[in-house]
Amino acid sequence: MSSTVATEPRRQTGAVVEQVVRQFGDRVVLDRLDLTIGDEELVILLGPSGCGKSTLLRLLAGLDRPDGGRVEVPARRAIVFQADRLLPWQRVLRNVTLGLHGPDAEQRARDVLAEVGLAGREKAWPKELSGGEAQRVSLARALVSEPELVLLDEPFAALDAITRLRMHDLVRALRTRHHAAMLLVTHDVDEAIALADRIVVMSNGRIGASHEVHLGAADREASVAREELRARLLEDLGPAGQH
Ligand SMILES: Nc1ncnc2c1ncn2[C@@H]1O[C@H](COP(=O)(O)OP(=O)(O)OP(=O)(O)O)[C@@H](O)[C@H]1O
Repeated sequence: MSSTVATEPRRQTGAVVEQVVRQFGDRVVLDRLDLTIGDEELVILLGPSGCGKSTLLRLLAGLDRPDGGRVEVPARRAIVFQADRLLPWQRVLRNVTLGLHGPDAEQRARDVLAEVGLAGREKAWPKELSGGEAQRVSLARALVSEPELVLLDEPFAALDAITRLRMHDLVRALRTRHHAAMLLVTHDVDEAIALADRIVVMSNGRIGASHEVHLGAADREASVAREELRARLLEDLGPAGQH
């Protein structure tokens, strides 16, 4: 007799963007753009300034609507911006619990603050935090609602290099605990290689290139394959990306 194993149904994470058009006046920013983000995949979106990365993220977040095409996203999404956007008149804990419901909301916020390394800072005011700490709070706020898709718009661009590396470690750790798909926008090719399952490069309103990254942790730091991928990404980005 065969036996069956009951498993929890897996929630679908990721997103599908099909033939999406977004224009502002005469300027077509997204021009029939296609992008699929797989279940629990971490996709990095690279592209020169002004190519439409934030526009795409805003569509995925539901903050804006396309003029054409289809955007399919899971119900629970969270977005993290470059600037922390914390409410300055609320303490750290309250910034994370805002919008949460249920008797366990505060405990969940405390747990996720501990995960991002901020246990003990619950009562601090945003102005008392360093840039890195403030972005940790933003990450905690994004993750506390257990989103299926997390959108990150240059979240570490304003941080110094060492803090940025620590944030990369944190994102890697958070990924293994929270089963979400992630789309992270960056200008930084090295950040892309450090974090991505796949790197997509935007040009002329579309996804121009897509590179799966199959490098282990050590090879992401230093290897011939890493340097080859880096060179290809710089080529994909074109002259505007090579600075
Ligand atoms: N609400 C808007 N109204 C008019 N134009 C807009 C609007 N939002 C974006 N744009 C224009 O669309 C283009 C793409 O902007 P977007 O912010 O998406 O680029 P980006 O790739 O994120 O740039 P950066 O890397 O510099 O942040 C720009 O030319 C911008 O001026």
